[in-house]
Amino acid sequence: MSPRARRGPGTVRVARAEFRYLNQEEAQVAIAFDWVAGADKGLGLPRYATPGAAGADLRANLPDRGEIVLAPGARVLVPTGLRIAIPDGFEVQVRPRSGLALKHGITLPNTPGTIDSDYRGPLGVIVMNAGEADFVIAHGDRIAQMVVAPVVRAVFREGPLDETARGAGGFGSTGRG
Ligand SMILES: O=c1ccn([C@H]2C[C@H](O)[C@@H](COP(=O)(O)OP(=O)(O)OP(=O)(O)O)O2)c(=O)[nH]1
Repeated sequence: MSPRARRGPGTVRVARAEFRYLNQEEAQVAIAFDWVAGADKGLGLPRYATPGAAGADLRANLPDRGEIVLAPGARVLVPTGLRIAIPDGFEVQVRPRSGLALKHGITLPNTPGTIDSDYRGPLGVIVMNAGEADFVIAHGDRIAQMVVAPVVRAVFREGPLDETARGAGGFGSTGRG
């Protein structure tokens, strides 16, 4: 049955991905979280800040409930206190927050960080200070955002490459402007 033909709540498999249908209009991917031992559960699960937000904010969940002072140029793995189970056929991308990037030069050196659907370890965020001043990450701060995305897996083969008009042209071959 196609997703559109479905009327009530339930689940349907589309290719390799399982969607949970809450109603006819709204399809959502169900993602399970669990807490790392000792994590502060009071910080809650990631949340979408607005109805149209693509990313849900991830918070620093620091074992000592303290803070991290990140010097200019330094980077650190910030724990979120979360473990995650992403359905087969999806990934989670961990991305910087634009406000922190603009105001403080805070970025993620591996952006977008890739969370694999079969990963069950602690979810961490690699935060880098590309600004000029120390940056303080306090327990509970929203340090990054996670975006759920579908994954297309390919079959790789060795074989002849088809011809194209572009051919080997690249790296600015079409000029500027
Ligand atoms: O920002 C990130 C990036 C990755 N991971 C976790 C989830 C991911 O599934 C796993 C492996 O990530 P990746 O494949 O990018 O790392 P790798 O350096 O290739 O290591 P591995 O050999 O373990 O795959 O690490 C995070 O918690 N945060």
